[in-house]
Amino acid sequence: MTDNQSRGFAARFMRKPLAVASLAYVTLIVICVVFAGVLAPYGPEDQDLGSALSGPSSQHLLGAGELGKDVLSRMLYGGRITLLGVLISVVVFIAVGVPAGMVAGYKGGLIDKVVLRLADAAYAIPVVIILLVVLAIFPGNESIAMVVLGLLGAPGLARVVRSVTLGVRGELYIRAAKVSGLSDAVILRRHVLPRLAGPVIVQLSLFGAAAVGLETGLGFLGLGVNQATWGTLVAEASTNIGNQPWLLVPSGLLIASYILALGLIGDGVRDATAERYSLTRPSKNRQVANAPVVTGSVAPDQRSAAPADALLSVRNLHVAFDIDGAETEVVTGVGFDLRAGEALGIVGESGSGKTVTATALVRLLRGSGRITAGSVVFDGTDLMDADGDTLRRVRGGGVGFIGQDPISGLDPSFTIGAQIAEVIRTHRRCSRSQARAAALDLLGRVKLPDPERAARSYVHQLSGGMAQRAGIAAALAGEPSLVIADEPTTALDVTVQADILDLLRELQDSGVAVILVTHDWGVLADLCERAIVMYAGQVVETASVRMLLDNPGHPYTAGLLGANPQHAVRGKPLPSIEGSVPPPRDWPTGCRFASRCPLVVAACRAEPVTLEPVGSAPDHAARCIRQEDVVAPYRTSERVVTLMKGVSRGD
Ligand SMILES: Nc1ncnc2c1ncn2[C@@H]1O[C@H](COP(=O)(O)OP(=O)(O)OP(=O)(O)O)[C@@H](O)[C@H]1O
Repeated sequence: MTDNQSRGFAARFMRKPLAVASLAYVTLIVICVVFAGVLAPYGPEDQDLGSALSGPSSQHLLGAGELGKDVLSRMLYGGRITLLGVLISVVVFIAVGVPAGMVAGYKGGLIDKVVLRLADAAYAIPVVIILLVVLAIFPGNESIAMVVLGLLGAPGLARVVRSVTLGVRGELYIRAAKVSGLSDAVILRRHVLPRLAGPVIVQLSLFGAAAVGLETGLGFLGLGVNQATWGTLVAEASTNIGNQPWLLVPSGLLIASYILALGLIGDGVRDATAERYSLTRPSKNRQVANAPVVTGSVAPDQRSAAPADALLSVRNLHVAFDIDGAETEVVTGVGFDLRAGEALGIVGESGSGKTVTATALVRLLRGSGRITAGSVVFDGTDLMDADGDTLRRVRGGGVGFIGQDPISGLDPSFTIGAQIAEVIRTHRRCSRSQARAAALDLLGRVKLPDPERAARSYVHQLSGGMAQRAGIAAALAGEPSLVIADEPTTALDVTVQADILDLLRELQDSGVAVILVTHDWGVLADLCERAIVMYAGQVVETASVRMLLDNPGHPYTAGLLGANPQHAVRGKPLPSIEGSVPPPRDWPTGCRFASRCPLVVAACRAEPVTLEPVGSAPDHAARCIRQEDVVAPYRTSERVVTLMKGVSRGD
């Protein structure tokens, strides 16, 4: 489990008082049992014949049983044997059930069938009878009985683990991890195991409760070890119930409360886990995985018409800055379409033109930046021809922009509430009090814990995560139909990254289109249906995210996938694309990636390379004359690494 997830889970679990009290109770009992030698007033077999079968007294706080043996001391010492037996069965239960379920769910095929059949068979086996048979063969050997109990329970656990693994296996971030060249073992450990923690702990607590019941049952029947255990205490108390009914109270209460506490812990874990996933993973991954292939060209240039249902159509966008006194183009000929409710990723290394493209769309370029050619049609309005008023309306209402640095995106001299209310008033033409109420509502929607307080705060009084949420609230104040998020989680602690992405996902689910600028393939796979890959100011590839992961058509995309740092394997060097994006004035006439490309041939340098369809997919295009020779890095990770080191250059 990542830090983020584990901390979030612990916090949610701590909000369940019954489960927390139960955990404390179970832990206390274990501690008392472990330190029985120190805590118990008598030895487990010490006799005090004068107090035989007596109730609570100052000498024997919980009374004394046959031969005057102290009940409290025997409960403490007996707990060692009982809980050790339970521990043995639980260890076997997990050691067999978890790996079997993970492998079955992840690999499928024959292993899956075998595990499922074993699980069916295990359900049909009468556990108590098997344990009686085992104890008949190994009389008094409770450890073997508990191992068998663990083995009999394991297929049930494997079944639960298998179904969770099956669900996780279908998610796109697992595909992204695969394309990064991670081994199955690492994927299972890093990506699948954390998702299993909740269900496994629930199963564990239920099984632990059952094991306590069975262990004491064996002791009660006289089939366990020949020493004091919780079960033998109950048996002894039952025998003497006519003479001293009290004796059944301490041991009976202890066993019942212990089993109940384990059940309550399981409930708490289940609820805390369910909250986690209902909060953070509504259904986006499935949507992405099943997203229909977008029809029509997604590599439009100035010639192709925008689809009728496009919310945003960008054509042949060129942006230039004055660099060292010369007008220098830093973005050349970018084009794409975006429909309502779609999420488009823009990915590429630093300096490839992602931010310039994103800010140019809303004409928010910094410094000397200006758009030198192209059109950006948003909701029917060409923003290139728009006057100041129209632009203000679009920025205040139609398009929301979330920048990399949440702090610098908010004005330090106004409270958060005032800033958001101002946008709301401009956009909705409502009263101050209505705008203030709407701002509070918005701050609540972005899950700021205390909206009232956040509204009264200045940006420097908020943490990075809270400031980013406030920034998102500000971006949403105009009820935009398009949100442009430029690396919205870059400056944030990992603990808040997932929440911010969830917010974006929720927005998208409500029909808002999203453009997400990112370096992170995992985030891209999680949130976006389609992506454009940028290099040196150009779109070098565009496709559905799934297509990019499975079948990249540009060596740069393949290199980026291979070099994804998120899935670095400890002890192994991370494959990398040698060199860096050249500065704009050094861009060559031919392919701009040529100097770093492992597949480069003389023809690549001869003339500008155009975006051309890749294969038969209607939404896939790449700017590479050798696109057929590009392979997904995970299929040939060694080869890509080698190629990226320039060993097999073609010229
Ligand atoms: N204000 C500016 N003045 C001059 N050049 C600029 C300016 N802003 C960006 N550039 C240049 O434009 C190119 C593209 O920069 P951009 O910020 O869009 O890259 P990027 O892909 O967003 O990278 P990152 O997000 O990692 O910073 C770079 O070569 C950069 O140096």
